[in-house]
Amino acid sequence: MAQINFGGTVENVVTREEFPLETALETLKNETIAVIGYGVQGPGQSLNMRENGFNVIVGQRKGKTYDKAVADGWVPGETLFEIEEALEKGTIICFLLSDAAQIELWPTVKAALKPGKSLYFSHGFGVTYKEKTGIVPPADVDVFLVAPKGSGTSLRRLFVEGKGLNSSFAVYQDASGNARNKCIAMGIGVGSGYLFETDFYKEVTSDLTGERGTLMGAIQGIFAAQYEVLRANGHSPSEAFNETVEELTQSLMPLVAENGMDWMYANCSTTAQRGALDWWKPFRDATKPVFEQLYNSVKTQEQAEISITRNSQPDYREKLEVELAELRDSEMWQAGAAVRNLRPERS
Ligand SMILES: NC(=O)C1=CN([C@@H]2O[C@H](COP(=O)(O)OP(=O)(O)OC[C@H]3O[C@@H](n4cnc5c(N)ncnc54)[C@H](O)[C@@H]3O)[C@@H](O)[C@H]2O)C=CC1
Ligand SMILES: CC(=O)[C@](C)(O)C(=O)O
Ligand SMILES: [Mg+2]
Ligand SMILES: [Mg+2]
Repeated sequence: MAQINFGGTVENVVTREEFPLETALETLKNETIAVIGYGVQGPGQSLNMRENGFNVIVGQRKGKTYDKAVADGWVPGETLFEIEEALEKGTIICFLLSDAAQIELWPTVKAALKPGKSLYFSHGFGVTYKEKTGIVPPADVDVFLVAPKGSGTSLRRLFVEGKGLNSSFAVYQDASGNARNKCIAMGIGVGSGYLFETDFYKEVTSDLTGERGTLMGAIQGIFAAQYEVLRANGHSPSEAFNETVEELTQSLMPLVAENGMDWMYANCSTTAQRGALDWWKPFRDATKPVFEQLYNSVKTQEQAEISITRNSQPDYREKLEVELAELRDSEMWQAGAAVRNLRPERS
């Protein structure tokens, strides 16, 4: 395992150089990998593994998503099955239903987990919150996770482009004595660029914080706040949207991704640099208490509780659609749709 210095802290990282695809294929050559669920992670992981040469099948209940799997080349009765049949055939069970749905299906999955099989997650949720989920794996199976740090859509896109999203990995239970190798092999198989080590608790805690925070929740909140102030002061929607979102996603974030924040700053005007250097700390100080509140709410399992109860409601999908429509129909994101349509590559 490579020892990499991350800003002063040395951590274990697995790269594709030290654990090449051939090693991964050799490690899992006798396994049938059953991907249960074909939502967002299911397609990304199963298609990447299939193209990497692994023995993969998909288990998905009938309906629109099953049809999508057929359209993606999974063959009913050969590589695509009802969930129960895939659970029967699989030796590594990839539990890729939504975290709330995993609770409902757990008794079925548990019944199929014969000694020697492996249980694979892409989140520490089910096992960490076992008092709430009831997910307690039998002692004679390996249990591990590979959590791609990004949407399954990006996992797939980057793989197709010959790149790789990075993932964390963790072993929860090593019954076979080989769980760690299997876990890393899966991580390479699903198309990870590299893998960094964690445990189930840390994975779920950081993940829930990140998606509620800077990755999704906080970013929308900050966008909305700035957009509203610009609009209240007479700026047009196009100006407000461009100065709040479009410039960030199209111009500045790609520079941050390429070479860091300081480099992005260095490529902006001295006027911008002066202002950004003066203002980042007040923004940090204003939002830090909210992040502390958020982390605490994750730590006390309040966020897990909310997620389970809300996601388990029968009308959850309809309610979700209403909330997403509220974002979509807001002036800011309507302006965004118009701005996106004006991008030269779209016209
Ligand atoms: N969405 C993402 O890109 C990411 C997800 N993860 C984790 O990966 C796992 C899978 O998440 P997603 O791909 O987002 O799930 P999803 O919500 O997109 O997929 C759900 C799948 O489960 C099926 N399903 C839902 N309820 C069911 C039920 N009661 N019985 C049988 N099937 C049912 C659906 O048909 C669908 O195929 C979760 O643990 C999640 O936290 C991790 C990283 C990113
Ligand atoms: C894409 C990802 O990693 C998230 C945001 O944590 C998730 O979809 O749960
Ligand atoms: Mg995540
Ligand atoms: Mg997440």
